[in-house]
Amino acid sequence: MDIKTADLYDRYEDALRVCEPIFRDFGGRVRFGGPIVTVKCFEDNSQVKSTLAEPGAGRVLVVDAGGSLRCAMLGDLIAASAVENGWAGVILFGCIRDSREIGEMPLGVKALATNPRKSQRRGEGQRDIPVTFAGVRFSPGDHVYCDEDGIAVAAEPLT
Ligand SMILES: O=C([O-])CC(=O)C(=O)O
Repeated sequence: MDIKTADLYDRYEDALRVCEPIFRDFGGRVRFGGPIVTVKCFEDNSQVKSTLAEPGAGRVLVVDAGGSLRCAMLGDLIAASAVENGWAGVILFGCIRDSREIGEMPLGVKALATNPRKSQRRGEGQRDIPVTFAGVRFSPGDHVYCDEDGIAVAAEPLT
């Protein structure tokens, strides 16, 4: 994807929701985007792991992890499975770990911070529901656009 969010904003201001700038880039790809799939979970990454084990088909997984800074919801093994399965990226309202390895992967990863502590895996969490964080509502099937400047979300694909 080579669309700049600033250019998109100038063209489609009314159609775009723009996230508050609270994310850092951790993936080897900074410009990424696509249709979204959502997961809502808290300090339990079961749904993140199982979703990224499915075919991604260029989609972006949006994870509302409640903004927890206490543990990592994504590490190098799950990120590698996302790459292998064709996901374009992950937007995570929470933390990752194995940031050096993830930084070398052809995957977009925007998250809040890093934490070496892993999360629980008890099978908790919800999939395919609207989630809201960073001032933006993400609904399944929305399209997201990410680059060095931030994250923009639209109900339809934009060009
Ligand atoms: O397994 C986890 O919970 C997270 C992790 O470290 C990985 O994906 O490698």
